[in-house]
Amino acid sequence: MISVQDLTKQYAGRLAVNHISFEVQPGEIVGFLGPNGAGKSTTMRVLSGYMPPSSGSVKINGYDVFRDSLEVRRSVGYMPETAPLYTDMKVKEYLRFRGELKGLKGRDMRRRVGEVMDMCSVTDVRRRLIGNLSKGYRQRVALADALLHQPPLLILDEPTAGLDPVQIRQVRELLAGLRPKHTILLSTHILQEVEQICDRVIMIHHGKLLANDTPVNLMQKLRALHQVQVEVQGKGQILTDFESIPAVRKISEEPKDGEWSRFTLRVEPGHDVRETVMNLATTKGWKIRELHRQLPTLEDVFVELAASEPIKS
Ligand SMILES: Nc1ncnc2c1ncn2[C@@H]1O[C@H](COP(=O)(O)OP(=O)(O)OP(=O)(O)O)[C@@H](O)[C@H]1O
Repeated sequence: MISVQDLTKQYAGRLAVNHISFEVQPGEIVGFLGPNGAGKSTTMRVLSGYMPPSSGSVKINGYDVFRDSLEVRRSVGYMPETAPLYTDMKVKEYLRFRGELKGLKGRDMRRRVGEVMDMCSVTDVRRRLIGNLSKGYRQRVALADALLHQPPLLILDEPTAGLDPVQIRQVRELLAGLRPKHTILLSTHILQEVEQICDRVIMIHHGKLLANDTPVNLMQKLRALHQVQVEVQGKGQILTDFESIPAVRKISEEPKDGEWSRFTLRVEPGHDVRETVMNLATTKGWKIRELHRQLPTLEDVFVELAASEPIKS
């Protein structure tokens, strides 16, 4: 559905997207992650046919974004980060106007406008001026617009930004419900979103591809980076004893809880020190009331990957 080969995009000599390549298969929901300024919006604009690439090739549904831009726009429902909504139009009026631009007519138009308003929960504000709507409603009008012509591919730039938790859940369920008829590429800062609905994660940083994998695989790769939390009571130099465990990379001691000392042990990749800690406690006569392995979140994964990437200005 999406094929990106060696894509670059420069703005006035500044490389915003730096030789990235990836594929998205039909029916996949792919999360596009990266810190602010990573190049997500730029990539999405190029993929939607709204901006030409500086070099490289992008094909959507077999169509080249540059040469076949009309076909690409027909295949793509694009929701930009800041949707250029006409603030002096009413919601339904706006969607009908957008529908006309997308070639909808008559009964089809009425049916589709009604459907997308329902799907995106904006029917109750259909007669209100867009300029008077909250950001959450505007986001959902923009999403309704992207869905209007039933495009096989949706490219959504932060579709849940500005929504409250209930609305976020609604949009997430809406997107999950579009599977498998639609392919979705969505950028987000909410890692939970990725873990819950995405089949795959593409991470970029400084315009470069950092990772392209399933959320589960990424977590597994980085599982090695877990830390162990211990709450222990006992005599002697507990900290020094923990430091003597070869696989322990770093220790932080947290404020004591009464008699109990609390430690977080950062462990060398691939090691699990929980048994060693238990054995140590038995030998030293300590009491342990908590010992658990904390797995990294996707955010940890991102921070770790980004840290290993040399940063160029
Ligand atoms: N129209 C533009 N002209 C010049 N530079 C731009 C333009 N748009 C974006 N940039 C720059 O390109 C880089 C990538 O920006 P982009 O908006 O694609 O990142 P992003 O990952 O979407 O960030 P955010 O999450 O903040 O939206 C940034 O350094 C940004 O300042």
